[in-house]
Amino acid sequence: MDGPVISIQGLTKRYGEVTAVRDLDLEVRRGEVYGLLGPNGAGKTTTILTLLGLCEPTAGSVRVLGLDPAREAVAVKRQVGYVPDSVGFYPTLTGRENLRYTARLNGIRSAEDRIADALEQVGLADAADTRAGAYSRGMVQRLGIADALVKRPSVMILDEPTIAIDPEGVQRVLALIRTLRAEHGMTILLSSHLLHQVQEVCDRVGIFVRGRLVADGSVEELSRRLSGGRTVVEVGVADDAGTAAQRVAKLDGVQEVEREGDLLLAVCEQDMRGRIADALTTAGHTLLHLRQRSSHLDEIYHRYFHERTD
Ligand SMILES: Nc1ncnc2c1ncn2[C@@H]1O[C@H](COP(=O)(O)OP(=O)(O)OP(=O)(O)O)[C@@H](O)[C@H]1O
Repeated sequence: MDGPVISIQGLTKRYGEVTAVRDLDLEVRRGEVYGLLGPNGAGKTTTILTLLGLCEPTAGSVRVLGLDPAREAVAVKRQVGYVPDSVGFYPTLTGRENLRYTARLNGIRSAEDRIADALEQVGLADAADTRAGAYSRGMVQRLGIADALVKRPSVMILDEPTIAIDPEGVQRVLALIRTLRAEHGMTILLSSHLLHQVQEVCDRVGIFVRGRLVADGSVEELSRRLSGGRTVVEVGVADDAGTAAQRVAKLDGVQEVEREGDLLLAVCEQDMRGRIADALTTAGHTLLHLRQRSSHLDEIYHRYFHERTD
C-alpha cells in the first residue's frame, strides 16, 4: 500500500458538550514511530479509539491501511495491534496461557509458534510459564505487547505504554519499540504525556492540547521552529577559547558566539558542525566537544502549551 498508513483528516469528536478532538489532521507514514503527546484529557485516547473503530467520529475522515475503521473494524483489527494503557490478564493463567486465550478469541489457529516468538521478542520467554498474577507491572505491559504481536500486525498502537512502570521496565519497553521498527519495519503510534520517553523513540511527535494538534514534526523541527530557524552548536576546545571564538564568529552563517562556562555557543543559520570543526582543527585547536543543541521536548511542549493557554 502506498501513501500514509494512518491518515486523519478534519477529525472532530464530541461527547455532548465536550469536544474531545477538534478538526485534527494527522498522517503517519510506513515504518514511522509517531508520538501523540499531551496532558490528561487532551484527546489522545479518543483519537486512538477512533483509529480502531471503537469510537465513531462526529466529523472528518479516518483511514488505517486505507480502511475506514468505522465500517471495516474487523479488517483493521486483524492488521493493527493495540495495547491499551491498562492491560488486563487472567492472574491465575500463565503468560503463555493468556496469549493462547486471546489468540483463540482472535480466531488464530496453530498459534503456539507465534506465541513463543512474541514472548521471546518482549523478553518474557523465561517467565512464559509463570502465572501472570506474579508479573511486575513492566512485565504485564510487555505481555500486552506480546499479545498484540501474536497476530503479526504491521501497525502497533500503544496508549501510554510506559505508564506506572519502573525506569528499567521503561527502558525495556522503549528498546522493544525501537526493535519492532528497526527489525520488522512496523509503523507505531504511541500516546504519552512522558516527554523524555517520547523524545527517545519517536521520529515525529504531535503535541495535543485540549483536543487540538498545536504542533507536529520531528523534535529537531519543532526545536528549530521555536528558535526562529536558528541552531546552536556547542563547541569545546582544549586551548585558547577566546581565539577559537573569534575564528568561529568569522565563519559565514555564524550569527554570534557566546560563552557558557567552558563552552562556546555558536548561533548559526543551520547546522555548521562540520565547518566549525574544519576551521578550528586547521587553525591548530584541539576540539574536545562539538554538539548541536536541540531544545528538550518538555521545553517545546511547555512553550506550545503556554502560547495556547496564556
Ligand atoms: N466516553 C466519554 N464520554 C464523555 N466524555 C469523554 C469520554 N471519553 C473522553 N471524554 C472526554 O474527552 C476529553 C478527551 O479525553 P481523552 O481520554 O481522549 O484524553 P487523553 O488525552 O487520552 O487523556 P488521558 O491521558 O487522561 O487518557 C476529556 O475531556 C474527557 O473527559
